[in-house]
Order: sequence, then structure tokens, then C-alpha cells
Amino acid sequence: QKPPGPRGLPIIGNLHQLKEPLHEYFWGLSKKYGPLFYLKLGSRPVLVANSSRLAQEILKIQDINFCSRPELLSFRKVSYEFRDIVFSPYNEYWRDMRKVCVIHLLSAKRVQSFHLIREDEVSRMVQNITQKATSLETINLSEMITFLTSTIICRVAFGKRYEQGSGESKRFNHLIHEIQMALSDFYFTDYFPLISWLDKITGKIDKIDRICKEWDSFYQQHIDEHLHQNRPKSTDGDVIDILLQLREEGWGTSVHLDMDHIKAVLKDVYFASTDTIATTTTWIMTALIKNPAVMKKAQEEIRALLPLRKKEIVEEEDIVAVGLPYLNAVIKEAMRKYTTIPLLVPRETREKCTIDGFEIPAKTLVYVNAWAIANDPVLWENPEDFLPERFLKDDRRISMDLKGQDFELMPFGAGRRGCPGITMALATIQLMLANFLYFFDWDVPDGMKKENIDTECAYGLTSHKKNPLHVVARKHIYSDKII
Ligand code: HEM
Repeated sequence: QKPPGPRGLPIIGNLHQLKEPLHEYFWGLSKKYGPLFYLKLGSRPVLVANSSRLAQEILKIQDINFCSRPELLSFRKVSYEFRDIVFSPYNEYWRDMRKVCVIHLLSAKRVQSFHLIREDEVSRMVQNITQKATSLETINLSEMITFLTSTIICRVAFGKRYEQGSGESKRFNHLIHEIQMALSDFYFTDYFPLISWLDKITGKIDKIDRICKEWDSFYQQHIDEHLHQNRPKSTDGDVIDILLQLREEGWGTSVHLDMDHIKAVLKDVYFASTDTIATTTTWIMTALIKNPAVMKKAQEEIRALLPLRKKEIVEEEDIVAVGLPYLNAVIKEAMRKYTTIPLLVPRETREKCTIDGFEIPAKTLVYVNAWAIANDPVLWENPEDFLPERFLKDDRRISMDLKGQDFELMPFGAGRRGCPGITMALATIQLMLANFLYFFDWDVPDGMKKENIDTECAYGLTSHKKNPLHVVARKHIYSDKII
């Protein structure tokens, strides 16, 4: 017996019924059909789970069967035929690759080794905002956060810094935009394999091939620069240095790293980080500005714990030293309410299996609606309110972290395919926020009201804030006493 679900049409199934945003549409369907329902998108079976219990079943109890990824056309193209980690199907290659990347690229020690890059970029940003604050200029904070994140990750991955507005930076931004569009496009190949030729004649294959080729030459150019003999050797290398070194020395697996492997991992590091960190930080600042009482508490915490020591910025060691429990509760609450990747990255079943007594075929695409679960009124009191205190007062929630141990809140996913970049993500987000809150007081431009800031989403795998967040910053004046 199949799980329940809306009746579809012959051939196209339920494809014509889908509505954006998908996570809200699926939440609506779950009220009618129950927390587990089934759809057919063209020839592809799709299962959607909308409850914490089912998330645990899929991501923990039966994780070994639900831990593959669908082989979608755009995923295949951008990942060098699945030589990456994010989109690779579950197999020995993915296991080796993930293990090595976790150890060599994303370990706590490695993440810490990049702290000077993060601090340098955040310090530049503080100076930039200070300038704008002097003239009370309106700031497009979404754009600023995206630039900051992208610059940090670009330096970490490629060892390269692009000046804002430069020709190179424009080329880079254009390439990012194009690949994001290509990734969220619809391809007949994925749902109607018999008429996959339509993707060819509509020009979509040529288009995505052209974009991938441009990215390929971008990666190649940076790799070549790293291979250049005259390049000064540094002890703390960037991701390309680390990968080239692993290629030379061998990395303890059966896979011999070639250039395509290196490029696929670079793609992972850049794309899995930039958009997600920028989107999350923008939502957190939006929530703080909309909720002045929460903003005030978060600022008081950091200002009291870190008396100004005539430093230009709050550093990561300051944050580690004081812990900032309220700010961490703010981050959790924002990731609950505005789940960055609301449906996680789609999974695929490896074999036929049974869940809740329903039979699920092999190669079923699986969505876990992490956003619906994190906003479920059965689990969360007043889920529509922004209340970081719930993570500090409620005994059951005090110990809750974001590492995928708790199936009521899992913005980084869980299980074998859970996000390995959580340490890097949280270090970057905390540093940006600590500095934004420590140095500045934030307001909305004249004529606007804080509570009216919109929270409309733009759709894609990541749920961005659709309209940019416009704000005015004032430099916070510390009394001499504190100094
Ligand atoms: C706020 C920032 C981030 C969020 C919200 C986020 C979220 C996620 C989610 C939901 C998944 C899918 C998990 C699943 O299927 O259960 C994922 C996978 C992944 N993330 Fe992140 N991520 C973030 C930052 C990063 C960073 C900084 C990196 C570092 C490179 C990273 C690397 C990856 C990789 C490689 C995967 C694929 C794992 C696999 O399939 O084995 N992420 N992330």
C-alpha cells in the first residue's frame, strides 16, 4: 500500500499542482493527507515527511536506506558527474570523499586556522559600515552580508580576494547568478526521461554546459595559479593548496584525486557555504531589527561581556571566551523560524522499504520538511513568535543544539548526509553578528516601521529573503568608563 496523497493526472502526475513555496505547499497537503504523503512528479515517485517522528525514522532509524541523492541533470553537470559530496549518490566513493574532506577541510582545527581571514574581512566591513553610519546613509545589508560571506569563502577556498565592484568581482557574481538559475531550472530529463531530448532542443543543455564550462575555467585558472612555481609557499594554505597537497601525497583511499575531483570539492566548499551563511545571517538581522527587545538584549549581552579593549573588532577568541548564550539562542530561534534550506537537500531511497506500514519503492525522491517541523504548533509554543528565550528557559530545549541530534530542529539536516560544514558556518555567523551588534545600533530608514519589515521568501533550494534588508546604522558610543 502506497502512502496517501493528492490524485494526479496520467503522465504528468502531480507536477501541475506544485506551488511555491514548496515547503508551505507541502505543509498544507500534510493537513489533508497526514504527515507522510506521496506524489508523482512525471515518472518520479516523491515522498514528503512532515513530522518530527518521521524525520527521525528517515534520517536516523532508516538512514542507511534514505541516504542517497537523486541523480538530477543539473546536479550531475555542476558536480563533474557526481565527483562532489553534496550531490553524490551514496557509495564507497562518497564515503571516502566525505571522510577525507571532514578530516582535512572542515575539522574544528582547520576551521580555526582560517580565523584571520574571517576577522580581516569582518574588520573591513566594520570600517565600511562606520563610514556609512557617519552620514546616516541607507545600507543594503543583504548585499553587504552576501559580499562579506562570499569574500571570506573565496579567500578560504581559492586564496583570492575580489574588490567590491571590480571587473573580476562582477564576473564572479555573474557566474554565481547563472549557476544558481541553472540549478533551480526545470529539466524534462529529470521527470520525463523518454522526452529528455526536449532539454536539448529548448537549448537548456547547451546553456548549463556553457555555464559549467565557464566555472571550469574559473577553477582551472585558480588551480594553475597555485601550481605556479614562483608562488610563495605558506604554512596555512587555502583549500586548493590542501587538495593539491593531498593529491601529491595520497590521501589514504583508493581514489586518485584528479583535477575534476578537486574542482568538484571546490564547488562544494564555495556553493554549500556562501549562499547558506549569507541567507542565514540576513534572516537573523531581519529578525533582530523587527524585534527591538531581542536586539537590545543581544547587544547588552555582548557589550557587557566584552568591555571595549580598543580593538578594531570583536575577535573569535573573545566569543569563545564568553560563550554568548543569548546570541546563540537568537541564532537557533532564527534558524527555526526561517529554516535556511526548508526541505533539506533531497534524498533518495536506495532500496524498497516500509515506513509507517506504507511501501516505498527504491529510487523514491524524499523531502523532509524541516521548516514545517520547526514551526509545528504541536511541538512549539507560539511558533510564529520570535522568542530566543525558549532555548534558555525550557528545560527540554536548553540542551538542544543544531547538530542533527534533535528531530524538532535540524536546519543542518541529520544522519550520514547531515551537513559537515556546521562548525565553519557557525563560526562565520557568530563573528559577523557579534561585530554588527557590538559596534552599531540599527534602525530602519526614515518613514519605515521596524515591525513592517517584510519576510517574503524567494524560492530555490535555499529560502532567501526576497526583498533586500535596508537599514541605517549608528556607531555605538561607549562611555570612557567602559574603556
Ligand atoms: C548556515 C549554513 C549552512 C546550512 C544551513 C547548511 C545546511 C545543510 C543541509 C540542510 C544539508 C543537507 C543535509 C541532509 O541531507 O541531511 C547540507 C549538506 C552539506 N553541507 Fe551544509 N549548510 C551550511 C553551511 C555549510 C558549510 C559552511 C559547508 C562547508 C563547506 C557545508 C557543506 C555541506 C556539504 C559538503 C553537504 C553535503 C553532505 C553530504 O551530502 O554528505 N555546509 N548542509
